[in-house]
Amino acid sequence: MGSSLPEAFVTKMERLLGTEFPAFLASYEDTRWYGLRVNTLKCSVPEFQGMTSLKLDPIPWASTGYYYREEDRPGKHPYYHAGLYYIQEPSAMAPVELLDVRPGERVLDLCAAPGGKSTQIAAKLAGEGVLVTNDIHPDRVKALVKNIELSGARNAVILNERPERLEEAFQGFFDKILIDAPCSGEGMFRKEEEMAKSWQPAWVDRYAGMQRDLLKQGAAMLRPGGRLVYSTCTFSPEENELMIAEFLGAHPEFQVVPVLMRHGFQPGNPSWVDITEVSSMQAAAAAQQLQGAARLWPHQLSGEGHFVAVLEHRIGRAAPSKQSVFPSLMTAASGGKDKAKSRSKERYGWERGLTRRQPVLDLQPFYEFMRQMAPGVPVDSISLHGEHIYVTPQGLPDLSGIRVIRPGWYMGSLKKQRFEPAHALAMGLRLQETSRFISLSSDDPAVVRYLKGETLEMPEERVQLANGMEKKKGYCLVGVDGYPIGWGKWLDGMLKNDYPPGWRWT
Ligand SMILES: C[S@@+](CC[C@H](N)C(=O)[O-])C[C@H]1O[C@@H](n2cnc3c(N)ncnc32)[C@H](O)[C@@H]1O
Repeated sequence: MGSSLPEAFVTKMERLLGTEFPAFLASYEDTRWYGLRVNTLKCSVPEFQGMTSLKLDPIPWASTGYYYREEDRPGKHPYYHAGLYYIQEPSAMAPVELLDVRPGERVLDLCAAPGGKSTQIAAKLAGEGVLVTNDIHPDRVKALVKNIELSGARNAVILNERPERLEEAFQGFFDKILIDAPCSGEGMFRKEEEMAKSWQPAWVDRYAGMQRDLLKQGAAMLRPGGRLVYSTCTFSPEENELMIAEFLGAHPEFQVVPVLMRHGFQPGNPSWVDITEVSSMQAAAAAQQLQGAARLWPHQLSGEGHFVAVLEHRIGRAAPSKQSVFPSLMTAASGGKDKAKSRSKERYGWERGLTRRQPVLDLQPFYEFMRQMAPGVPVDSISLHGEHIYVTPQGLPDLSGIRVIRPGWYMGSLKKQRFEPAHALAMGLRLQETSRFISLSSDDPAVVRYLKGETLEMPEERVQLANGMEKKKGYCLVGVDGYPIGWGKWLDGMLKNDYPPGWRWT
């Protein structure tokens, strides 16, 4: 595809790369790389390797990442629908590896849709701490919601907000922040030829303006001593080295944490920062730190083009104050029947951020469902949005006025005194946690029929019971090789399908 690259782009790259340019250009004739990341929220890497027939080769810079062969089409396997892996371009796995997320941390993914890096962060948090994942575009947030739900993350809050509004709510709050910035996308031309066709030189300056704001806003939300990773999938120095030099000039309290240059990673290039363009002398001085940022070049490694800078705040570690999210809606105890009864008629207060009064709801059907179907799963921190019930992560600030799409793990909704479990609840559970389930084998044709939304004949002996459950009739968690794929309702030898229409196998 080298010949279909935009002329202005080719000229610019030739000027930047000099003697390396021919190798760079030749890489456009190579085939692209395909990667997937094992979702360790659901299964360990050895467990997955033991189950899959995919031919996998490790991606050297991603602990759970693997190259797969295009013809194997892992997106067309029931395990994909069970959320056992996420299909992700190999270079795109580097930023979260470098963010160094630890369980229990508070992490923000500021520009998150469709959620590749957010699901990677969720896996690294291993269910402890909180992931706040945001994207400004309402349509792209839909894909983010789907991917977070598929991943089974229980501790993610999904927002659709402008970063300047988040800045007010989350001053100094996060341990780690990822800014995977919107960019001119030059590194993706081999993967998405359409991007090459629509690219224009003016994009570089347009995106640079956005990136400048995002870095400033991200920095304000990081706690002292915290880490911020800035990444793009573009080559232009204006969006990469120059952006970081300017940021360091304006924020001397930050420094670049040098990335270990291995696996073909190359250092950032300070000489591409034209000191006549940066706004201050400090920025010109800071440019020297840019050798610590990493360039992933398609002619130097098996992946597409990326830039990653790891920035750390250098001043002490004061913990920000902790408050709860939606304090007016929090309920405290897990679902014992009596406690549930006494709470269930409570009138919930005015929920800030919503436009209508919270209706009086009897929560008992929800607590009863969880007590019977998933008795070991804590539901001690719930919030209500209308009839919708969520289990929320602890310790978030008040999110009044913020556009919250998911304040936590979506449990389901109350309709006419009945609880209807959400698909997100199914995907966040383990089959072993539930009291009534059907486990199908991945080579059973019933799996694809289930994923297509069909009602299935299902003999009674296929319904398995646990935790003292005696009734076979009712909601069942349906699994493939032991991993949930959704709900069904069993009655008299038939399994009524609850797989959501928008998720169906096509
Ligand atoms: C490179 S993509 C993110 C890819 C994502 N991190 C992943 O791994 O799947 C950049 C995203 O930034 C979003 N975006 C653009 N401007 C934004 C802004 N000002 N605040 C937050 N998100 C923004 C876009 O909608 C887009 O989804």
